[in-house]
Amino acid sequence: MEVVKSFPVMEEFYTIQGEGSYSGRAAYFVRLGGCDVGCVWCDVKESWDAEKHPETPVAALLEKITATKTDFVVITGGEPAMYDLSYFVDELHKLGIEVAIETSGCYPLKGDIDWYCFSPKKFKAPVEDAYAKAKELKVVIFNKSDFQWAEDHAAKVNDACKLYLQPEWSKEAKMLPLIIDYVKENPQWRISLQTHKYMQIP
Ligand SMILES: C[S@@+](CC[C@H](N)C(=O)[O-])C[C@H]1O[C@@H](n2cnc3c(N)ncnc32)[C@H](O)[C@@H]1O
Ligand SMILES: Nc1nc2[nH]cc(C(=O)O)c2c(=O)[nH]1
Ligand code: SF4
Ligand SMILES: [Mg+2]
Repeated sequence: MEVVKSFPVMEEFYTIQGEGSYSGRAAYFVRLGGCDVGCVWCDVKESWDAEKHPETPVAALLEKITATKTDFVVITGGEPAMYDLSYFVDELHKLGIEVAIETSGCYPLKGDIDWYCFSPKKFKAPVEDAYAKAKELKVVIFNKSDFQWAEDHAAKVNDACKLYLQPEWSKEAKMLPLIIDYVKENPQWRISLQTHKYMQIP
C-alpha cells in the first residue's frame, strides 16, 4: 500500500483548542485542504478546493511542530478524513504527541488517531465507522430542528462518546439561549462554544 507522506495544507498554527472536550488546551492545528460536504454555514470555505493549497511533506510539518512545546496536534480541514493519515499520525506518536481529528465522519478514518471529534452534517451522510470511533459528538445548532437531528445521531454513537451542542457562530444570539434550556432539560449534553473566536486567536 502506498504510504502517504504529504498533504495539501491550507494553514498550520499553534493555538488553544477552542471547542469541545479539549477546549482550553494548547494545540498545534494542521488544516488540510479539500472538502466536498458543502455546509452552507462553514466558517472555512477557503479550505474546500484542495488544489488551492500547497502539497506539504509530513517532514516539513513535523519540523514546525517540534519547534513548539506542543504535546497535542489537531488535524482539521477541510475534511481531513479524505486522506490517509496513518504515516503522519505514527510519526507524531513516535514523538510522544497526542493526535486529535476534527471530522464530519463522511470518510472512513485511516490512521491511529487518539481523539475523534465527530461533527455530522445534514449536507452529506456520515459513514458507519464514525459512530463507532467517535470520542465526542459535536453537533452544530443552526436552527430548532437541529436538536432532534442531534438526538438521532446521539442514539447511534458508542456509549462512551461525549455529547456536545455547539451554536452556529452567526446564529449564536438566537440559538444559545435555546441550547442552554435544552442542556438543562437534557443534561447528558454539554455546550461547546467556539472560544477561540471570543479570544480572537486562530
Ligand atoms: C471547519 S470544520 C473542519 C473539520 C470537518 N470538516 C468538520 O466539519 O468536522 C471544524 C469544526 O468547525 C465546526 N464549524 C464549522 N463552521 C461553523 C460555524 N459557522 N459555527 C460553528 N461551528 C462551525 C464544524 O462543525 C467542525 O466541528
Ligand atoms: N482555536 C481553534 N480551535 C478549533 N477547534 C476546532 C477548529 C477547527 O476549525 O477545526 C478550531 C480552530 O480553527 N481554532
Ligand atoms: S464538513 Fe467541515 S470543512 Fe467541510 S464544509 Fe462542513 S464544516 Fe466546512
Ligand atoms: Mg475553526
